[in-house]
Amino acid sequence: MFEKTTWIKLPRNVLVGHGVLDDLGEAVGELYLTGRPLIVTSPTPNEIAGDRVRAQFDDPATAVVEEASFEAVEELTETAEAVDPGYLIALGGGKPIDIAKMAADHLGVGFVSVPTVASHDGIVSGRSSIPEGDTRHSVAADPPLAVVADTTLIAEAPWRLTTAGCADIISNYTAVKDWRLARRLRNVEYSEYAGALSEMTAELLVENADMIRPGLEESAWVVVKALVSSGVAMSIAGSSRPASGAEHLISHQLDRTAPGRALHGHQVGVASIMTEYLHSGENGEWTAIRDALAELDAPTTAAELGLDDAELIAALTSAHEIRDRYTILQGGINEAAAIEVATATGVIDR
Ligand SMILES: NC(=O)C1=CN([C@@H]2O[C@H](COP(=O)(O)OP(=O)(O)OC[C@H]3O[C@@H](n4cnc5c(N)ncnc54)[C@H](OP(=O)(O)O)[C@@H]3O)[C@@H](O)[C@H]2O)C=CC1
Ligand SMILES: O=C(CO)COP(=O)(O)O
Ligand SMILES: [Zn+2]
Repeated sequence: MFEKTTWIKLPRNVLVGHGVLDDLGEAVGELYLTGRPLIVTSPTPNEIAGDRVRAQFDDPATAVVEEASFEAVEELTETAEAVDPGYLIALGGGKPIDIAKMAADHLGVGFVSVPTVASHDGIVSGRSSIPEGDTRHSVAADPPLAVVADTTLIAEAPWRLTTAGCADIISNYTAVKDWRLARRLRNVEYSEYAGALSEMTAELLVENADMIRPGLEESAWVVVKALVSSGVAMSIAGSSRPASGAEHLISHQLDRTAPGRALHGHQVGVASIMTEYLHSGENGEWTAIRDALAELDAPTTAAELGLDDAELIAALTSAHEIRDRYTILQGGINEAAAIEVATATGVIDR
């Protein structure tokens, strides 16, 4: 008997483009939400775009968050209980968006994502990634009801945040390889649609890497569309599998052992060069990944991530411990093998 079911949750309105921040009120109006909005933001986006957002709503409330943590989610939930919002509007980067996403889930209200940077695919997905003690939780939550991404604003954001978003997308390539491996060896549920969409998104970005340049609104457009596409792939899969494999385990481990050194996207990009080498050997696609990252001004070495060789090798050899997700690193690789892959790919220089 066939008993399989799937429930794909997607945003209803996705508005990307020139000056669309001023269409936020209209995009939200089409969702037929009731009550006042609580705008969840962080200091810089609040300063850059807070007033433009507030001007479009009746009686908006604002909460400014400083860090992404479970405590911040709890605090926001308490603030929201006092404000009694009909919905949340997350304005900013991954920090306010992740927190609003989780708080909206706790409060049983919807949220709208208004990214001001294109730093990673969490800005459009139905998952929050929150560190806690020795681990990092990838928490399932509903995706945004709408995404409004103003490419004028995003093109003006620091270039390194955009290159991090690009690298996060490029890493989908190895994430899908890990997912397929897990299907073959552990019979893990796999979605052909989600896998193909994620892989195609990464390939398109690699092919167009030479067109993505600082300050260009067209570049912000290409990157945001790719981030939306990656978020949709995760929604179809019902997990972050299409966009998070062994390269993400390495990055999550670095967040624990060498916090604050580099951006999420940059870490997963460098890690992806190495996990592609582990998947396919010296003649695999690792050079294409490395060259695309370099073309985008994204780091390709441990030193460019602000890490010394020992820190990188320690993260490589222990990444498999961080989460129960079958990848090419299952069981762990030993120090000699880690040094070999990092050296062969030029990530460390020995
Ligand atoms: N859900 C998911 O799948 C994922 C979630 N994450 C999470 O996302 C967070 C990291 O994301 P990230 O976007 O880098 O974090 P932030 O939200 O901290 O944004 C990065 C920086 O950009 C600043 N900023 C935001 N918008 C602009 C702008 N338009 N112009 C200039 N500066 C701007 C912020 O300033 P300020 O702080 O002053 O406001 C901050 O310093 C982490 O909490 C991480 O755990 C990471 C990966 C995946
Ligand atoms: O960063 C992500 C996808 O790019 C989310 O992945 P995690 O599920 O590993 O937190
Ligand atoms: Zn990521």
